[in-house]
Amino acid sequence: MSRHAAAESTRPAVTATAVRKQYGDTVAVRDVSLDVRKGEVFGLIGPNGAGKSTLIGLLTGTRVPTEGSVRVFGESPTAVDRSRMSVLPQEFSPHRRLTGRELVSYYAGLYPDPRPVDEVLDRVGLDAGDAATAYTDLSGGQQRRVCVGAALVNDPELLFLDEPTTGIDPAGRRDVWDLVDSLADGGTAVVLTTHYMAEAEHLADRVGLLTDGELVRVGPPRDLVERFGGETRLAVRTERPRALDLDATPLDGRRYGDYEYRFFDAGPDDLTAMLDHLDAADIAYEEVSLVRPTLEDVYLNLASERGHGCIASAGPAGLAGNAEVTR
Ligand SMILES: Nc1ncnc2c1ncn2[C@@H]1O[C@H](COP(=O)(O)OP(=O)(O)OP(=O)(O)O)[C@@H](O)[C@H]1O
Repeated sequence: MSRHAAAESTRPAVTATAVRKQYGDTVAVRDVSLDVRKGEVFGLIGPNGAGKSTLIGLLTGTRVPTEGSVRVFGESPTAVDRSRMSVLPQEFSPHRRLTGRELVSYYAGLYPDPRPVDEVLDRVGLDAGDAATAYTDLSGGQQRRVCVGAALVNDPELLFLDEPTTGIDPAGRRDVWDLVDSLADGGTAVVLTTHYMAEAEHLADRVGLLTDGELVRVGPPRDLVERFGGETRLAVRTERPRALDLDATPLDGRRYGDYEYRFFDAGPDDLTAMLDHLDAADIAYEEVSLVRPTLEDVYLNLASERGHGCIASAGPAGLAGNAEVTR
Protein backbone atom coordinates (compact mmCIF):
# COMPACT_ATOMS: atom_id res chain seq x y z
CA MET A 1 0.00 0.00 0.00
CA SER A 2 1.36 3.46 -0.84
CA ARG A 3 2.08 5.91 1.95
CA HIS A 4 -0.82 8.03 0.81
CA ALA A 5 -3.23 5.07 0.71
CA ALA A 6 -2.05 4.04 4.18
CA ALA A 7 -2.66 7.60 5.39
CA GLU A 8 -6.19 7.56 4.01
CA SER A 9 -7.13 4.26 5.58
CA THR A 10 -6.39 5.14 9.19
CA ARG A 11 -8.05 7.33 11.76
CA PRO A 12 -6.51 10.75 12.33
CA ALA A 13 -3.52 11.15 14.65
CA VAL A 14 -4.59 14.75 15.24
CA THR A 15 -7.88 16.52 14.57
CA ALA A 16 -8.75 20.18 14.96
CA THR A 17 -12.40 21.21 14.85
CA ALA A 18 -13.30 24.87 14.27
CA VAL A 19 -10.32 26.03 16.30
CA ARG A 20 -9.92 29.73 17.02
CA LYS A 21 -7.22 31.51 18.98
CA GLN A 22 -7.41 35.13 19.96
CA TYR A 23 -4.73 37.20 21.72
CA GLY A 24 -6.61 40.31 22.87
CA ASP A 25 -7.94 41.84 19.65
CA THR A 26 -5.65 39.75 17.43
CA VAL A 27 -7.26 36.68 15.93
CA ALA A 28 -4.20 34.48 15.29
CA VAL A 29 -6.15 31.38 14.17
CA ARG A 30 -9.73 31.48 12.98
CA ASP A 31 -12.06 28.50 12.62
CA VAL A 32 -9.47 26.02 11.44
CA SER A 33 -10.51 22.40 10.97
CA LEU A 34 -8.08 19.76 9.79
CA ASP A 35 -6.92 16.23 10.43
CA VAL A 36 -3.64 14.48 9.85
CA ARG A 37 -3.35 10.72 9.59
CA LYS A 38 -0.73 8.11 10.36
CA GLY A 39 1.92 8.13 7.64
CA GLU A 40 0.86 11.51 6.29
CA VAL A 41 3.03 14.62 6.00
CA PHE A 42 0.95 17.78 6.32
CA GLY A 43 2.75 20.99 5.37
CA LEU A 44 1.58 24.32 6.78
CA ILE A 45 2.63 27.32 4.73
CA GLY A 46 1.78 31.00 4.91
CA PRO A 47 3.29 34.46 5.34
CA ASN A 48 4.96 35.64 8.54
CA GLY A 49 2.36 36.13 11.22
CA ALA A 50 -0.22 33.95 9.43
CA GLY A 51 -0.70 31.86 12.56
CA LYS A 52 1.34 28.72 11.77
CA SER A 53 3.21 28.54 15.09
CA THR A 54 0.05 29.37 17.01
CA LEU A 55 -1.77 26.54 15.22
CA ILE A 56 1.07 24.14 16.07
CA GLY A 57 0.78 25.31 19.68
CA LEU A 58 -2.96 24.57 19.64
CA LEU A 59 -2.45 21.13 18.08
CA THR A 60 0.22 20.20 20.63
CA GLY A 61 -1.56 21.56 23.68
CA THR A 62 0.88 24.36 24.56
CA ARG A 63 -1.81 26.90 23.60
CA VAL A 64 -5.43 26.68 24.63
CA PRO A 65 -8.02 27.42 21.93
CA THR A 66 -10.37 30.32 22.51
CA GLU A 67 -12.99 28.22 20.72
CA GLY A 68 -13.12 24.79 19.11
CA SER A 69 -11.37 21.59 20.07
CA VAL A 70 -8.24 19.55 19.33
CA ARG A 71 -7.89 15.79 19.70
CA VAL A 72 -4.63 13.84 19.51
CA PHE A 73 -5.16 10.08 19.25
CA GLY A 74 -8.71 10.77 20.42
CA GLU A 75 -7.61 12.59 23.60
CA SER A 76 -6.88 16.13 24.70
CA PRO A 77 -3.31 16.95 23.55
CA THR A 78 -2.19 17.52 27.15
CA ALA A 79 -3.44 14.06 28.20
CA VAL A 80 -1.56 12.14 25.49
CA ASP A 81 1.32 9.89 26.55
CA ARG A 82 4.35 12.08 25.75
CA SER A 83 6.18 9.15 24.15
CA ARG A 84 3.66 9.22 21.32
CA MET A 85 4.14 12.82 20.27
CA SER A 86 7.07 15.16 19.74
CA VAL A 87 7.49 18.82 18.89
CA LEU A 88 10.42 20.72 17.47
CA PRO A 89 9.53 24.36 18.13
CA GLN A 90 10.79 27.16 15.92
CA GLU A 91 12.80 28.63 18.79
CA PHE A 92 14.49 25.75 20.56
CA SER A 93 17.61 26.60 22.48
CA PRO A 94 19.08 23.69 24.43
CA HIS A 95 21.94 23.91 26.93
CA ARG A 96 24.76 25.36 24.83
CA ARG A 97 27.73 23.78 26.59
CA LEU A 98 26.54 20.19 26.14
CA THR A 99 27.62 18.24 23.06
CA GLY A 100 25.19 16.98 20.42
CA ARG A 101 25.49 13.47 21.83
CA GLU A 102 24.92 14.64 25.42
CA LEU A 103 21.86 16.60 24.38
CA VAL A 104 20.28 13.75 22.46
CA SER A 105 21.13 11.41 25.39
CA TYR A 106 19.54 13.89 27.79
CA TYR A 107 16.29 13.90 25.84
CA ALA A 108 16.46 10.11 25.46
CA GLY A 109 16.51 9.89 29.27
CA LEU A 110 13.08 11.50 29.46
CA TYR A 111 11.40 8.49 27.83
CA PRO A 112 10.99 4.88 28.92
CA ASP A 113 11.87 3.34 25.56
CA PRO A 114 13.91 5.80 23.46
CA ARG A 115 15.69 5.16 20.18
CA PRO A 116 19.41 4.38 20.47
CA VAL A 117 21.28 7.70 20.58
CA ASP A 118 23.81 6.65 17.92
CA GLU A 119 21.01 5.72 15.55
CA VAL A 120 19.39 9.13 16.04
CA LEU A 121 22.68 10.98 15.51
CA ASP A 122 23.27 8.99 12.37
CA ARG A 123 19.77 9.64 11.03
CA VAL A 124 20.11 13.39 11.38
CA GLY A 125 23.54 13.30 9.71
CA LEU A 126 25.80 14.18 12.66
CA ASP A 127 29.15 12.39 12.52
CA ALA A 128 31.19 11.41 15.57
CA GLY A 129 33.13 14.71 15.50
CA ASP A 130 29.99 16.85 15.38
CA ALA A 131 28.34 14.74 18.06
CA ALA A 132 31.33 15.35 20.38
CA THR A 133 31.31 19.14 19.81
CA ALA A 134 29.66 21.54 22.25
CA TYR A 135 26.34 22.80 20.89
CA THR A 136 27.58 26.39 21.03
CA ASP A 137 30.49 25.54 18.68
CA LEU A 138 28.32 23.85 16.02
CA SER A 139 27.13 25.72 12.91
CA GLY A 140 23.49 26.83 12.78
CA GLY A 141 22.65 23.91 10.49
CA GLN A 142 24.39 21.38 12.72
CA GLN A 143 22.60 22.81 15.74
CA ARG A 144 19.27 22.39 13.97
CA ARG A 145 20.16 18.75 13.25
CA VAL A 146 20.78 18.18 16.97
CA CYS A 147 17.37 19.70 17.69
CA VAL A 148 15.69 17.47 15.09
CA GLY A 149 17.48 14.51 16.72
CA ALA A 150 16.15 15.52 20.14
CA ALA A 151 12.64 15.61 18.68
CA LEU A 152 13.00 12.12 17.21
CA VAL A 153 14.48 10.34 20.17
CA ASN A 154 11.15 9.08 21.55
CA ASP A 155 10.23 7.53 18.18
CA PRO A 156 6.97 9.53 18.07
CA GLU A 157 3.86 8.48 16.20
CA LEU A 158 3.03 12.15 15.70
CA LEU A 159 5.78 14.66 15.02
CA PHE A 160 5.48 18.46 14.76
CA LEU A 161 8.35 20.28 13.09
CA ASP A 162 8.15 24.08 13.11
CA GLU A 163 10.50 25.24 10.31
CA PRO A 164 12.82 22.23 10.66
CA THR A 165 15.27 23.24 7.93
CA THR A 166 15.64 26.96 8.53
CA GLY A 167 19.37 27.65 8.63
CA ILE A 168 20.35 24.29 7.17
CA ASP A 169 22.33 24.26 3.91
CA PRO A 170 20.74 22.71 0.79
CA ALA A 171 22.49 19.34 1.20
CA GLY A 172 21.52 19.19 4.88
CA ARG A 173 17.97 20.13 3.94
CA ARG A 174 17.83 17.13 1.59
CA ASP A 175 19.02 14.93 4.48
CA VAL A 176 16.18 16.19 6.65
CA TRP A 177 13.73 15.60 3.76
CA ASP A 178 14.94 12.00 3.44
CA LEU A 179 14.54 11.60 7.16
CA VAL A 180 10.98 12.97 7.19
CA ASP A 181 10.12 10.80 4.18
CA SER A 182 11.40 7.69 5.91
CA LEU A 183 9.59 8.54 9.14
CA ALA A 184 6.31 8.95 7.26
CA ASP A 185 6.96 5.73 5.34
CA GLY A 186 7.31 4.07 8.73
CA GLY A 187 3.87 5.38 9.75
CA THR A 188 4.68 8.61 11.63
CA ALA A 189 2.20 11.44 11.11
CA VAL A 190 4.18 14.64 10.50
CA VAL A 191 2.98 18.23 10.65
CA LEU A 192 5.56 20.74 9.52
CA THR A 193 5.70 24.43 8.81
CA THR A 194 8.03 25.88 6.24
CA HIS A 195 8.77 28.99 4.25
CA TYR A 196 10.43 26.86 1.55
CA MET A 197 7.81 26.06 -1.06
CA ALA A 198 10.04 23.42 -2.64
CA GLU A 199 10.17 21.71 0.75
CA ALA A 200 6.39 21.66 1.07
CA GLU A 201 6.03 20.49 -2.52
CA HIS A 202 8.59 17.74 -2.03
CA LEU A 203 7.53 16.47 1.37
CA ALA A 204 3.88 17.12 1.96
CA ASP A 205 1.09 14.73 1.00
CA ARG A 206 -1.20 17.67 1.69
CA VAL A 207 -0.47 21.33 2.11
CA GLY A 208 -2.52 23.84 4.06
CA LEU A 209 -2.15 27.51 3.18
CA LEU A 210 -2.76 29.70 6.17
CA THR A 211 -3.23 33.40 5.82
CA ASP A 212 -4.48 35.84 8.46
CA GLY A 213 -5.19 32.82 10.66
CA GLU A 214 -7.47 31.20 8.11
CA LEU A 215 -6.81 27.90 6.36
CA VAL A 216 -7.75 29.05 2.89
CA ARG A 217 -6.47 26.17 0.76
CA VAL A 218 -5.89 22.52 1.63
CA GLY A 219 -4.91 19.74 -0.72
CA PRO A 220 -2.15 17.71 -2.34
CA PRO A 221 0.45 20.16 -3.71
CA ARG A 222 -0.10 18.97 -7.28
CA ASP A 223 -3.85 19.61 -7.06
CA LEU A 224 -3.31 23.07 -5.61
CA VAL A 225 -0.82 23.94 -8.36
CA GLU A 226 -3.23 22.71 -11.02
CA ARG A 227 -6.17 24.65 -9.60
CA PHE A 228 -4.55 27.82 -8.33
CA GLY A 229 -1.05 28.02 -9.81
CA GLY A 230 -2.02 29.86 -12.98
CA GLU A 231 -0.86 29.23 -16.50
CA THR A 232 2.38 27.95 -17.92
CA ARG A 233 4.51 30.93 -18.86
CA LEU A 234 7.10 31.55 -21.48
CA ALA A 235 10.13 33.28 -20.01
CA VAL A 236 12.78 35.08 -22.03
CA ARG A 237 16.03 36.57 -20.80
CA THR A 238 17.83 38.73 -23.33
CA GLU A 239 21.53 39.44 -23.43
CA ARG A 240 21.08 43.18 -23.81
CA PRO A 241 18.80 45.43 -21.76
CA ARG A 242 15.31 46.18 -23.07
CA ALA A 243 16.10 44.35 -26.29
CA LEU A 244 12.56 43.11 -26.93
CA ASP A 245 9.86 45.30 -28.44
CA LEU A 246 6.74 43.87 -26.77
CA ASP A 247 4.52 45.27 -29.54
CA ALA A 248 6.36 43.13 -32.07
CA THR A 249 6.44 39.80 -30.20
CA PRO A 250 4.04 37.00 -31.21
CA LEU A 251 2.55 36.88 -27.65
CA ASP A 252 1.31 39.40 -25.10
CA GLY A 253 3.82 39.77 -22.31
CA ARG A 254 5.45 41.93 -19.68
CA ARG A 255 8.98 42.98 -18.91
CA TYR A 256 10.46 42.41 -15.42
CA GLY A 257 13.61 44.47 -14.88
CA ASP A 258 15.73 45.16 -17.95
CA TYR A 259 16.40 41.64 -19.18
CA GLU A 260 13.44 39.39 -18.32
CA TYR A 261 10.14 39.01 -20.11
CA ARG A 262 7.15 36.82 -19.34
CA PHE A 263 4.39 35.72 -21.68
CA PHE A 264 1.37 34.09 -20.10
CA ASP A 265 -0.68 31.03 -21.04
CA ALA A 266 2.01 29.75 -23.36
CA GLY A 267 2.59 26.31 -24.87
CA PRO A 268 5.27 24.51 -26.88
CA ASP A 269 4.12 26.16 -30.15
CA ASP A 270 4.62 29.55 -28.58
CA LEU A 271 8.14 28.56 -27.62
CA THR A 272 8.91 27.79 -31.26
CA ALA A 273 7.23 30.99 -32.44
CA MET A 274 9.23 33.04 -29.93
CA LEU A 275 12.53 31.44 -30.96
CA ASP A 276 11.71 32.17 -34.62
CA HIS A 277 10.87 35.75 -33.72
CA LEU A 278 14.11 36.26 -31.77
CA ASP A 279 16.18 34.82 -34.60
CA ALA A 280 14.34 36.86 -37.28
CA ALA A 281 14.75 40.07 -35.27
CA ASP A 282 18.36 39.16 -34.45
CA ILE A 283 17.83 39.52 -30.70
CA ALA A 284 20.48 37.74 -28.63
CA TYR A 285 19.04 35.81 -25.68
CA GLU A 286 20.47 33.94 -22.73
CA GLU A 287 17.48 31.80 -22.11
CA VAL A 288 14.01 30.99 -23.38
CA SER A 289 11.97 28.55 -21.35
CA LEU A 290 8.48 27.34 -20.59
CA VAL A 291 7.90 27.68 -16.85
CA ARG A 292 5.22 25.52 -15.30
CA PRO A 293 3.55 26.92 -12.18
CA THR A 294 4.69 25.63 -8.81
CA LEU A 295 3.41 25.81 -5.26
CA GLU A 296 5.25 29.11 -5.01
CA ASP A 297 2.86 30.54 -7.62
CA VAL A 298 -0.13 29.27 -5.62
CA TYR A 299 1.33 31.00 -2.59
CA LEU A 300 2.13 34.24 -4.40
CA ASN A 301 -1.27 34.39 -6.10
CA LEU A 302 -2.96 33.92 -2.77
CA ALA A 303 -0.73 36.43 -1.02
CA SER A 304 -1.51 38.96 -3.72
CA GLU A 305 -5.27 38.24 -3.48
CA ARG A 306 -5.08 38.79 0.27
CA GLY A 307 -3.13 42.01 -0.06
CA HIS A 308 0.24 40.74 1.21
CA GLY A 309 1.79 42.97 -1.43
CA CYS A 310 5.39 42.77 -0.28
CA ILE A 311 5.33 39.05 -0.94
CA ALA A 312 3.47 39.23 -4.19
CA SER A 313 5.73 41.90 -5.59
CA ALA A 314 8.86 39.86 -4.96
CA GLY A 315 9.01 39.52 -8.75
CA PRO A 316 9.12 36.61 -11.10
CA ALA A 317 10.79 33.42 -9.99
CA GLY A 318 13.95 32.44 -11.85
CA LEU A 319 13.80 31.30 -15.40
CA ALA A 320 14.64 27.72 -14.53
CA GLY A 321 11.92 25.50 -15.90
CA ASN A 322 11.08 22.84 -18.39
CA ALA A 323 11.59 22.82 -22.15
CA GLU A 324 14.53 25.13 -21.66
CA VAL A 325 16.57 26.48 -24.55
CA THR A 326 19.82 28.24 -23.75
CA ARG A 327 22.54 29.59 -25.93
N1 LIG B 1 1.72 35.24 22.71
C1 LIG B 1 1.19 36.09 21.84
N2 LIG B 1 0.56 37.21 22.27
C2 LIG B 1 0.00 38.07 21.41
N3 LIG B 1 0.00 37.92 20.07
C3 LIG B 1 0.61 36.83 19.58
C4 LIG B 1 1.23 35.87 20.42
N4 LIG B 1 1.76 34.89 19.65
C5 LIG B 1 1.48 35.23 18.38
N5 LIG B 1 0.79 36.39 18.33
C6 LIG B 1 0.27 37.04 17.12
O1 LIG B 1 -0.51 36.08 16.43
C7 LIG B 1 -0.30 36.18 15.01
C8 LIG B 1 0.20 34.84 14.46
O2 LIG B 1 1.52 34.60 14.93
P1 LIG B 1 2.30 33.24 14.65
O3 LIG B 1 3.62 33.33 15.38
O4 LIG B 1 1.43 32.10 14.98
O5 LIG B 1 2.53 33.32 13.08
P2 LIG B 1 3.47 32.44 12.13
O6 LIG B 1 2.68 32.13 10.93
O7 LIG B 1 4.04 31.29 12.89
O8 LIG B 1 4.62 33.48 11.78
P3 LIG B 1 6.17 33.22 11.30
O9 LIG B 1 6.12 32.64 9.94
O10 LIG B 1 6.72 34.61 11.31
O11 LIG B 1 6.81 32.33 12.32
C9 LIG B 1 0.67 37.33 14.81
O12 LIG B 1 -0.10 38.49 14.56
C10 LIG B 1 1.38 37.43 16.15
O13 LIG B 1 1.84 38.74 16.37
